[in-house]
Amino acid sequence: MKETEQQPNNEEEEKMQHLRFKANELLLREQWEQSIQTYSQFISLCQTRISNPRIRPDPKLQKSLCLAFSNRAEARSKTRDFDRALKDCDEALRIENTHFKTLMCKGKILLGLDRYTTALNCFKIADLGHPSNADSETLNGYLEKCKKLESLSRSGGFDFSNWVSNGFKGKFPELAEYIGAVQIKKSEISGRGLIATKNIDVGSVLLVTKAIATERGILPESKMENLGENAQMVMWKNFVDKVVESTSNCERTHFLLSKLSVGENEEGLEVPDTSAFRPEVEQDYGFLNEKIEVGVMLSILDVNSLVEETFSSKFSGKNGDYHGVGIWVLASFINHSCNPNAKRFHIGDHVIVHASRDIKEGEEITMGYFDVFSPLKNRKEMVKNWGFDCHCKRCKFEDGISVKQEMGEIEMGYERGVDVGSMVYKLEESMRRWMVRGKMKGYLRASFWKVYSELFVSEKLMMKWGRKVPTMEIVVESVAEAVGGDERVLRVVIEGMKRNGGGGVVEMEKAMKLGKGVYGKVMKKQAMRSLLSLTKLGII
Ligand SMILES: C[S@@+](CC[C@H](N)C(=O)[O-])C[C@H]1O[C@@H](n2cnc3c(N)ncnc32)[C@H](O)[C@@H]1O
Repeated sequence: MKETEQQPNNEEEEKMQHLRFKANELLLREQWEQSIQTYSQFISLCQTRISNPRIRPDPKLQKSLCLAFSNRAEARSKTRDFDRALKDCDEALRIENTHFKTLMCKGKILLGLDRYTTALNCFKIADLGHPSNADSETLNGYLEKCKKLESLSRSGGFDFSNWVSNGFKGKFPELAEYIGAVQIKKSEISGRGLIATKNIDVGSVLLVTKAIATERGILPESKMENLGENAQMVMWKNFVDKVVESTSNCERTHFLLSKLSVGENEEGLEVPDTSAFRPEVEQDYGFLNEKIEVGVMLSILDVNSLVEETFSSKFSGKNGDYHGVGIWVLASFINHSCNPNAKRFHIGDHVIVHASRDIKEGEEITMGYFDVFSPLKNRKEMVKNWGFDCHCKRCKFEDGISVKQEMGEIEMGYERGVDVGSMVYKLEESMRRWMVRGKMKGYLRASFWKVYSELFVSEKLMMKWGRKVPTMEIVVESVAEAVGGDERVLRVVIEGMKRNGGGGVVEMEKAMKLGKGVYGKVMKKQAMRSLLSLTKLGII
């Protein structure tokens, strides 16, 4: 031994041993926070010892340090502190670059963060040198899952057929984050929006995004002692807490959330690079030290959170009292329009947005933030609740026409519930006189869809008015072209087919196309048929 070399003293040795045992025990008992603290103490002592040039390098100590980083990574991942967990994994791998346990831990964290390619690399390296006692079935499972999700996130080739054909029972279909032919750009409606980068067919998936946070629960309708309101407040508070936790634990989430609108002065907002929303893209978020202020955070959530619609909760077999709220960053760039071209539905924590009608390159992707199958007056009230004035084409057109006397009479009739046949007739006649053409007809028919649908499903009324008004097929086509697919329109079509003994091939093809607009073309024909029959039965 060199003269200058020191021997570690026994007291220090014992302290380190003790910390290591204690940390391991806490980890086994799933006391994550305490085990993180204890590993940190052990790591700090280890590092001091290793960095002391007067102590002989000890390979055993290096091994213990590697394991401590690895275990602390595991504990941190359990507390959802993914950034720091990944840093710990990297520290461990710096000491031993094929450390199996660390590679597995890192791979699982990356997979959870939807970084499939990097996760796959970890599992591949783990596979190369896995110890003989390792659980190779689990490892193979992860390898397969990463490969599948990576391919889905590249191709967008989602297929929910089996799940749909099984009546939405069993495990949710596997979903990967996906960005289709869309890009964030300046919007003509307001601020930034998502714009189509090529022509898109009805039903094509535009994006699949996992929520930053969601909160779900039962919200009773009861007005008694404000039960419903209180439950709503509790749900919102839990949701906000979850978002705050996610943003403080993850620099990326914090960065992405900070790009969202607070609903004011949108014209001056920066247009972020769409690729920043791809989980795989690595960025340096170090410069972003400033925390989002609480007030700003609340406004961001107010403006951008989405409520899971009833259709999705039925998908999950839940009843009408069941509600969910969440925030999906990329979907937050989609502006509202009363003539939307996209629809969303939720599966688990993912939102899937698809084209509800054909979309042209350069067209803005829009969704209905609320029910757009209602007259201008009702939509204006709903948009007021959202805190903005709607700048969409349909509102501009209907605003212009609302001054006509007949329009006022039709609206009054709608509110009073007068004979639906005469209302449809009056509207169609007025449109003819005003020379309303193309999509504009679809806009007005969608506004008064309720009366059109009542007329089309009533055999008695159709006997009286059938010859004086356009056919159901003509109306449906114009509505779907103008406002996109909708379950209610589909239901009327299916009712019609049922009355005609099931409809022919052409009718079925048309219903399938409408179905694609409503549910997306992520299903094989057979699964779409089962969906149509569930729609027919009013189950969804
Ligand atoms: C979820 S954000 C949509 C993206 C937003 N335009 C941006 O730049 O981040 C919702 C906000 O966009 C604006 N917005 C959305 N649809 C609109 C519309 N049809 N007319 C006017 N403003 C709209 C409103 O300010 C609304 O609060």
